[in-house]
Amino acid sequence: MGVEVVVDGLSKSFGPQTIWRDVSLNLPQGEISVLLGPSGTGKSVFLKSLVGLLKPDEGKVVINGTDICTCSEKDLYEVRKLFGVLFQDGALFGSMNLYDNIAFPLREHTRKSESEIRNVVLEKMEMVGLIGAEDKLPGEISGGMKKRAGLARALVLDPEILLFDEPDSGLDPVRTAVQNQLIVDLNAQIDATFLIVTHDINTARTVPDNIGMLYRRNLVMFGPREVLLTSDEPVVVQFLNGRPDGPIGMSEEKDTALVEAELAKHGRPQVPPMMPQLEVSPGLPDRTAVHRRKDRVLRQLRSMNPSAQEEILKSLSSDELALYGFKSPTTGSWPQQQAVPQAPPQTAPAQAPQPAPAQPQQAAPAQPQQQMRPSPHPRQPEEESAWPGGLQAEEDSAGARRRWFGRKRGER
Ligand SMILES: Nc1ncnc2c1ncn2[C@@H]1O[C@H](COP(=O)(O)OP(=O)(O)OP(=O)(O)O)[C@@H](O)[C@H]1O
Repeated sequence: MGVEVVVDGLSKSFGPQTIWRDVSLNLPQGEISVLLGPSGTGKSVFLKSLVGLLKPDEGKVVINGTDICTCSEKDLYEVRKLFGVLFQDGALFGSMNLYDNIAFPLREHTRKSESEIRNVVLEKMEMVGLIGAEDKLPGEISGGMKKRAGLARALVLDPEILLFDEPDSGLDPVRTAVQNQLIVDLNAQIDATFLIVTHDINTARTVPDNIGMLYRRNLVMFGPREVLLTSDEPVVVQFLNGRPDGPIGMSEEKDTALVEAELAKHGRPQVPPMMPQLEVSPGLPDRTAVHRRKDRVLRQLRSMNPSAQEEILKSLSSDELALYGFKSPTTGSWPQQQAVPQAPPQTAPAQAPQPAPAQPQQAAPAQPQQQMRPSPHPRQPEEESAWPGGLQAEEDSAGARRRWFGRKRGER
């Protein structure tokens, strides 16, 4: 199962150029998160910082209890083994065929025999739909195949965290859609924590469980897809809808007078309806992260905007609504006061409509503290296990805002 990545107060500059500052977010274990942002906002720098290829100036990146920003080289080497990275062009060795490219990390970093290596390589090539292309050289295949070969290579060491740097760059819309389905299917199969940097709006709307956005050297938001996709924050609406009018201009930040003139002419842009998230292909296992996420998101429901709450509640079956303490909808409308469950579902494991998530009593104590950003008022584990109402009901609004929208400058 994937591991959680906790990013706390991360800042990075190159000389006088601040790339981003005070970035805090948690990548929940096994979930798919997407990082968006205009060109040059430092998304690739962020990925490299997560894997320890770049050293941030301040802050922590904690993985399995190790802060990779301050740990020893030896510990960093161990933590890096948890990562698989898919670079934009697949980063394949041009002189090696696909089989040898994919086998490379196994030959370098393990003591597996050639027959064991063969089994792993063929298994991963099958997962990404490349069986039969073992002997091809990178120069003989399409960009999409190169990316899939890079993905197979990223998978051979069974990563618990998989980073994708613009996996859809240079792909046509159909291949992008096929690749998105592959990403969701892979997540179901390996249950690793995924972070995808992308510019593709369709990918952002349909693939992730969580979305974050970098803009003007800050993380403007990070949270469940429902929060970002229903947000009326101007930069988020503009970016997620690919609109020319809004605060983002050719050089990232537009002249304020121009933004105001656009607003006067077009009005505030409408937030379009949410697109459904891609489901796993038939015949594959369910994504267990979806079940874990349900518990996590429902605990935090109250800190979200009403539209996001509505979308989350709409995604629950009537069995789940009952299980989590909500009334079943009869009219299709969702009174907000129902958005707070009244009591923990004591009998959850036995009555769960789906296997993995429906164990709030078990799931909540597992890592509740780690799912949250550090709070000035940390709670004790025993308090947090009192799912579902207590956690959020007690949370101060500043804590809730920090969790979804990042910290304000200077705020700790
Ligand atoms: N090693 C480095 N040394 C100095 N500056 C760097 C280095 N790496 C990146 N930068 C600068 O950091 C900024 C952010 O770059 P980055 O590639 O992370 O942006 P991005 O958001 O991924 O952009 P895009 O969406 O266009 O790929 C750029 O101005 C870039 O020139």
